[in-house]
Amino acid sequence: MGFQVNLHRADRAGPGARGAGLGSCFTKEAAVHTKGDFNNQVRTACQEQRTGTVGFKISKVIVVGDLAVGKTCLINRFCKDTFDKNYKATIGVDFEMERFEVLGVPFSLQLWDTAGQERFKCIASTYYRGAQVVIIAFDVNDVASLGHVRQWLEDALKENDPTAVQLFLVGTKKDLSSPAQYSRIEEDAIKIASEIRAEYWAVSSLTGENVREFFFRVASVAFETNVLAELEKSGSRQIGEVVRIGSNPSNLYATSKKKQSACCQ
Ligand SMILES: Nc1nc2c(ncn2[C@@H]2O[C@H](COP(=O)(O)OP(=O)(O)OP(=O)(O)O)[C@@H](O)[C@H]2O)c(=O)[nH]1
Repeated sequence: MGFQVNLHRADRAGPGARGAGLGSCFTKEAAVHTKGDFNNQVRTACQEQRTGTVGFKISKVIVVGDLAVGKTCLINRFCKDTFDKNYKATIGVDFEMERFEVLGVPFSLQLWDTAGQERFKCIASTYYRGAQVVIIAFDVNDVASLGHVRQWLEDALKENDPTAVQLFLVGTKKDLSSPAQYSRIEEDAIKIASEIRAEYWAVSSLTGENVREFFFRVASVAFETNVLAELEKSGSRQIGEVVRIGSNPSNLYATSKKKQSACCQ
């Protein structure tokens, strides 16, 4: 699809603002990042090694949504490249750590898989706090799960600063949907994403469609936001310069390598 690879996903280490303008990126095509479009300040800061503590921090990402919508499978497809067709409810939470290298800077995401089942929700919700990114998953074949998105959002934001959280709405199990069925639910999903100012993605953990691209996007958005925050803190932002985080999705750039052997610089 022609995106350049400059963000590496490092080997896994173990088991493991809402952006000011986010919300306008609803299609996969619109979300593809190219190196040249990456925020200039961020690129320069990376080149000049002025990214402060970003390289040492771990960004927390929580994945929430109804039971059995495919949260665990989504994380496992990305982190382990596996897919289990048998359903095993998540009890409480689980997490995976993913290390990346973005424009030469190390960057880590901690991906928290949370329970969708009501009886385990109270345990899971105690782990929502401190999330930089909230991913709300719904099943594109289950309209009720899309209907519950706002409730999941509310629950996640109770524990976090709503102005600082980056939000993604992810439709899962796309492989089970016919194009006609999918386009019907997509329309509603895009509308909801727009209202809650989330980026919308549709994926299949069975086939792997869009899974990698999606997490690269998450990594790039989180990374860019952190570098900009670091620059702001250190006062290196030029006075009067307008910086829009993610309002133009093509300004963001992230790619990665799945495995060390697939490295392409
Ligand atoms: N066909 C298909 N099935 C999927 C996909 N993703 C998940 N599933 C199936 O859906 C069921 C539930 O998946 P999980 O990932 O365990 O769901 P979950 O959201 O983590 O569930 P809880 O832990 O209870 O919240 C399993 O049987 C999976 O095999 C997908 O992309 N395509």
